[in-house]
Amino acid sequence: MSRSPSVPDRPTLELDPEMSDEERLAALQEHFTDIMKVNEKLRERVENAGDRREDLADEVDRLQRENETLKTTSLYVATVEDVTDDGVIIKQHGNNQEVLTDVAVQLREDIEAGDRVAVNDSFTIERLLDSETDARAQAMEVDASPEVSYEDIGGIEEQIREVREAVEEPLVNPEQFEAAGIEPPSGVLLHGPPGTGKTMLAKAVANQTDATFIKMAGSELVQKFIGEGAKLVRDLFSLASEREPAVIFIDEIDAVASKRTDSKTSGDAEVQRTMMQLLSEMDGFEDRGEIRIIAATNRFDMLDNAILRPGRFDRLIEVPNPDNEGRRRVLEIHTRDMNLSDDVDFDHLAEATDGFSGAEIESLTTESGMFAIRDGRTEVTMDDFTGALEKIEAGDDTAVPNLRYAY
Ligand SMILES: Nc1ncnc2c1ncn2[C@@H]1O[C@H](COP(=O)(O)OP(=O)(O)OP(=O)(O)O)[C@@H](O)[C@H]1O
Repeated sequence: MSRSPSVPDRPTLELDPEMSDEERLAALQEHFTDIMKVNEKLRERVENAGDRREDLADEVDRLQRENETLKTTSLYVATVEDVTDDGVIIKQHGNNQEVLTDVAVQLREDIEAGDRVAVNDSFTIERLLDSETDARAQAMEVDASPEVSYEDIGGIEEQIREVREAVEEPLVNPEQFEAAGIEPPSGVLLHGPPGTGKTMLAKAVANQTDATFIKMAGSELVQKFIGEGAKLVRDLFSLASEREPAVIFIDEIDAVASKRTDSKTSGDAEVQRTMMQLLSEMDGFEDRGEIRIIAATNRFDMLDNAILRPGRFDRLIEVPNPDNEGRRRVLEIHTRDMNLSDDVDFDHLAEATDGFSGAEIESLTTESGMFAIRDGRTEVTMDDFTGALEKIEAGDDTAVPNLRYAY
C-alpha cells in the first residue's frame, strides 16, 4: 500500500508456520529493529514539526505586533480627486497638497473621486473613511430650534443677563452696537462646575434669537487623523454661516485649548493645530455676520491664555453651583409638572441640597418621583424626597458635598 512520502512505511512481519523457533525469533528481532527505526524517524519528524510550530508562532506574533503598530501609526486624511490608470490623485487635508499615489489592489475597486481616505507617510491609501457628512454628523449636534427658554434655568439670573447682553443683543440689535461705535464681544466663555446650566444657557439664547444651535464637544475635535480636527473646526464655522443666524456652542473647550504641555508627541501637535484653526476662525470673525460663539469649560485653570485674548473669548462668565435661593428655583422648575403633596417643603429641600448642581437637583426630583412610583403612588411626598436624598448620599457622597438633612 503506498503512503504519503513523508510518512515512513509501517514494517511488516511475515512469520511462516514452517519456521523453526530460532528463525521465528530472528524474524521478530529484525521486525523490532525495523519498528524502532520507524519510531526514531517519526520522533524526529515530531520534533521538527514542534520547531516549525514554534517558528510559525513567532512569525504570527511578529505580524500581529506589526499590524498593531500599523494600526496605531498616525495616518493623514485626504480626499480622492481622481482615479486614473496611473494611480489615484489625492488632496491632503490640512495642506491641500495634491499627490499621485498608489492603492492596495483590494481597495482599488471601492475608491472613487470624492471619497475620504486615510494615507500613510508615503501617501499610500490605507483605508476608506466614512463619508464626510457622517463624520460631521457624528461630531456636531445641530438643533434648528432648541426648546429651552430662560424661564427653564434657575439660580443664575445674573449670568443670563450677561449672556443676553453679550450674545443676544448683537444678534437682535446689531445697529445699536454700530451706532455706539463698539464691537460686540467676539466669544463668550462660560466656566464653572459640571451641570450648572451652561449648555442650557447657550440653547436658550439660540431659542430666543431664532438662531440655529450648533454644538460641538471639544473632545470630538481631538481626532485621530492629522488635519482632521482643524477640518472639523472649518466645517463647524462654514455650517454656521450656511445656517445663520447661528449660535456655535463648543463644550469642553479645554480639550483643544489647554496650556501647552512640554511633551512633543504628535497627538499634542495635532491638538495645537486644531486650536490654531479655531483661533484663526475667531480672528476672521467680524465679517461673519449673524454668528455668535459660546464656549464652556469645567477646567478654566487649564486654559491657554491665547484663547482668552481680546477678540477671542473675551467675555468670561462664571456659572457656579446655585445658592440657596437658586436651588429653590431649580427645584421649582423641575417639579413644575410633578404631582406634589402639600407637605413638600422647598425651603427645607433648598437647605438640604447645599452644594448640589442644577443637574443634581434635577436627578433628586426624578429620583423622588421614582420613590413614589415604586410605592404605587402618583403623588410625590416629602418622604420620597428624603428617601431620594439618602439614596444619593449613600451612592456617592463625594459628588454631593455638604449634604445636610432637613428631616
Ligand atoms: N441652573 C439650572 N436650572 C435648571 N436646570 C438645570 C440647571 N443647571 C442644570 N440643570 C439641569 O441639568 C441638566 C444639565 O445641565 P447642562 O447640560 O446645561 O449643564 P452644563 O453646565 O452644560 O454641564 P457640563 O459642564 O457637564 O456640560 C439640564 O438639562 C437641566 O435639566
